[in-house]
Amino acid sequence: MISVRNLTHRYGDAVAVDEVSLTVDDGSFVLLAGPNGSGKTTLVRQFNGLLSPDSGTVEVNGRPVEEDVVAARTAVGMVFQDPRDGFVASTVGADVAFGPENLGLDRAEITRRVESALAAVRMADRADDRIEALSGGERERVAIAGALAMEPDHLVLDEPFTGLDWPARTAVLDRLEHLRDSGTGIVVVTHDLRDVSALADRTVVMSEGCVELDSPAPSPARLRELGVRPPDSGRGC
Ligand SMILES: Nc1ncnc2c1ncn2[C@@H]1O[C@H](COP(=O)(O)OP(=O)(O)OP(=O)(O)O)[C@@H](O)[C@H]1O
Repeated sequence: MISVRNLTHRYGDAVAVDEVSLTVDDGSFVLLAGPNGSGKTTLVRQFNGLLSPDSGTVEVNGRPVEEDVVAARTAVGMVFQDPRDGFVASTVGADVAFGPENLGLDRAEITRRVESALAAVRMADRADDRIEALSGGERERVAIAGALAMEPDHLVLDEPFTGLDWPARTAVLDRLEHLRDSGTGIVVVTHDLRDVSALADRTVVMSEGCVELDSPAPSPARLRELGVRPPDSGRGC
């Protein structure tokens, strides 16, 4: 479980996250939405110690993140949009294998994880491709595969679908659903609730650094009020 209590984060004098409390249970799927600048990324970056709160606490599996950042980073996998600088190897397979290798797993387990993660992002036949030759969406898929291969207790994806084509998006959503069903806590930060909301146990909406809504089935009217496009609002063009 990820447990956030009264968390405040400031950049200089500006309050980006304001006294937020939130829990993400094992095996739950939380959508985190809200307008630009509402504090979503600042909040989720605290889940594995990428940012530290000015006040308040974050615990992962009952342990404060600041006590053991390595444990928090193993327990909470994160994928951010536009992962251009996040690659450590020159080929797809080597990059996805890097994390599991650092966990000290045996070769057969590493191979299993890499193959399974690449299949989940529809890149099973691309292990030998050079990352520098991939498109933006393909790089995003490799970043997602890298997080999946770690098999973390929780997975946080910040705008993961922006560059993904429909088959890749569907495949990733299928994997997320399967992971959720097998006990992984999932947080998806998104502006686009359309096909993700069917999987979500809760939708949390932030506004100006605060949690304004936390509901299993938010009404379209309330979502619109908070600046979030409801999932059933049609194509809008
Ligand atoms: N590194 C930074 N330095 C100063 N201010 C920052 C920094 N990062 C974010 N902010 C500010 O903090 C607030 C929250 O930003 P954050 O990125 O968490 O919002 P968000 O909800 O994830 O936005 P978006 O939907 O646009 O990604 C914004 O006002 C933003 O300008």
